[in-house]
Amino acid sequence: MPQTLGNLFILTAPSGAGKSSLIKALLEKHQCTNAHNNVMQVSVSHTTRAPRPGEVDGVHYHFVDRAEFESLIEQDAFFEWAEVFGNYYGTSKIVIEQTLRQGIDVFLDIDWQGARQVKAQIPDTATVFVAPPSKQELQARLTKRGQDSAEVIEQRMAKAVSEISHYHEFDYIVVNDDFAAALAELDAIVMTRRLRKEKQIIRHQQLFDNLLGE
Ligand SMILES: Nc1ncnc2c1ncn2[C@@H]1O[C@H](COP(=O)(O)OP(=O)(O)OP(=O)(O)O)[C@@H](O)[C@H]1O
Ligand SMILES: Nc1nc2c(ncn2[C@@H]2O[C@H](COP(=O)(O)O)[C@@H](O)[C@H]2O)c(=O)[nH]1
Repeated sequence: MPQTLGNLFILTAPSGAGKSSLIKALLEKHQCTNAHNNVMQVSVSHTTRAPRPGEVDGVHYHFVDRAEFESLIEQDAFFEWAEVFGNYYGTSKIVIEQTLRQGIDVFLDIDWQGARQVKAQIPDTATVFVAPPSKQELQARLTKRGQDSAEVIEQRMAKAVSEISHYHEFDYIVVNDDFAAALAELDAIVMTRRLRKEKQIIRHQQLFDNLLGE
């Protein structure tokens, strides 16, 4: 792999635990929300789920119908995909490859099935499981978010235990109780990963120059 490859990070959690809030806050902290400081990006997935109020096509998701999603599966366009809560969700292969090749770190907010598929393809991916402090708090967050019907919230709570049962498959666990503390832990994970690669390149630059030289 070229030395300029970006790092790939996955955040997985039961719905409502706070993974998208954490990724958004991390990008804001590192001022990566504009094109001028593009060292970290969140991947925009495709989904067949209906947009929530305020969600914008191409920003929060690429919203497609089932026929279009299935056609993209046929074309092998997805790096990973899964059916979650009765809808398809998937990560574009070409976008991830191009972004990583530009040296940009990429964050995937995906479920455990997708995390497993990505880890099998890129073992160096840093996978983070975000746990809620309790089931009661998880339900309270989904309700307070106010974007899903009571029926959808019930469905997501029913699936939460199954998602949580995969926690041990992940490299890191962050409990999102106090938001600032969870963000600091995630930041430490990300910075350690970035530093590790940069440090290795710097430390071994002379060796690689020699190995790759005429
Ligand atoms: N530490 C926290 N304390 C209190 N509320 C929080 C905390 N973290 C996130 N929230 C709130 O919980 C709600 C759910 O968060 P968020 O949408 O980020 O979850 P998610 O894991 O990305 O969910 P989904 O998988 O459904 O997209 C939001 O309203 C968010 O503001
Ligand atoms: N395997 C994948 N899972 C994904 C992807 N994009 C989102 N998700 C997961 O789906 C649920 C529900 O998301 P929501 O936006 O409807 O609340 C959540 O766990 C996401 O992490 C994807 O591309 N692949």
